[in-house]
Amino acid sequence: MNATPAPAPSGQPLLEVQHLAVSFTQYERGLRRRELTPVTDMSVSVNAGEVVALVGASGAGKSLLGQAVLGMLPPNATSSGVIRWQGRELDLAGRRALAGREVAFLPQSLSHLDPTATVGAQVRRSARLQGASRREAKTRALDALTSQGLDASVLKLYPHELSGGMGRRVLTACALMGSPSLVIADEPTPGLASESVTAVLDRLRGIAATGAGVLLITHEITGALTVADRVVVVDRGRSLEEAPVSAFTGHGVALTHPYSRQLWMALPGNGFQVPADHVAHTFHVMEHDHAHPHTEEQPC
Ligand SMILES: Nc1ncnc2c1ncn2[C@@H]1O[C@H](COP(=O)(O)OP(=O)(O)OP(=O)(O)O)[C@@H](O)[C@H]1O
Ligand code: NI
Repeated sequence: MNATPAPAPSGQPLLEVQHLAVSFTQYERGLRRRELTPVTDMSVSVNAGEVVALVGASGAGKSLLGQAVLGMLPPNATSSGVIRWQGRELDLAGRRALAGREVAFLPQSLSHLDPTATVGAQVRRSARLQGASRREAKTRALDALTSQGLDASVLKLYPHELSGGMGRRVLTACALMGSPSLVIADEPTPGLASESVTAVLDRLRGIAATGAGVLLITHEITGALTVADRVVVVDRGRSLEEAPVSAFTGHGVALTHPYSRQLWMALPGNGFQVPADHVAHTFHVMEHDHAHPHTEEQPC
């Protein structure tokens, strides 16, 4: 199942994130300034041809990492650390230029759909970002929707007219059209039936098999282990350990960080050995919305 990663053409990882930190400035009543730093030190790299899973509890800062890579952090956020694409360090403009072109982003939240534009307009916009002509964009939009099991009738619908499942399919259609070098999939399987989860994960594995890199952001460690080559465990804003999938076996003795072992042993198949500390209350599923600014320059 875990294909040997093909080396990147340049011999460099496709994506390298080193020591990322993300802070927010908030103003409380009386205009008191408060600084929050939910991401303090996260590092991850993805090579061509491999699936890397970024796993950790809700609120650990996984989505913020994905957003930072694509220059999509909220306006009140500041970040530090180094983000390299094929060995080249990227500034904010460089990160934004990746989105929807070389890097496909499958966002966690349906709020990434533009509420003011029809599905057709949004999927065509994604196709245009990838260089399709106006005419080609029409065909490619319909093809992408069809590949997600949707038909031409959704083209005229607005996001509020879609069910949750349809919305996810539209996001997937936008993200996975074209042939991106890297796919960042942020919780692509929430609330899906198990056969649909398998289909989505198989699709990501298939994308890696074509030579692209995949960063799978998830708290579903069991699913991640079925498709990933490597797993990066994060907790409260830090990456703690990078381990091959083979380390997640038995009692997890091959895992070096106690938290990774706790995550592994807390899975149902491993007897729910939930330790007394924070895993029990932090490792839960939480639906939330990530606010997201829409611009003409960004896909769905
Ligand atoms: N716009 C924001 N303003 C202030 N704090 C924020 C903002 N967005 C995120 N945060 C903080 O950053 C933390 C990490 O958020 P993030 O969405 O990256 O977590 P996550 O690991 O993706 O969690 P989940 O599994 O629930 O999606 C949140 O708990 C929240 O406290
Ligand atoms: Ni998230």
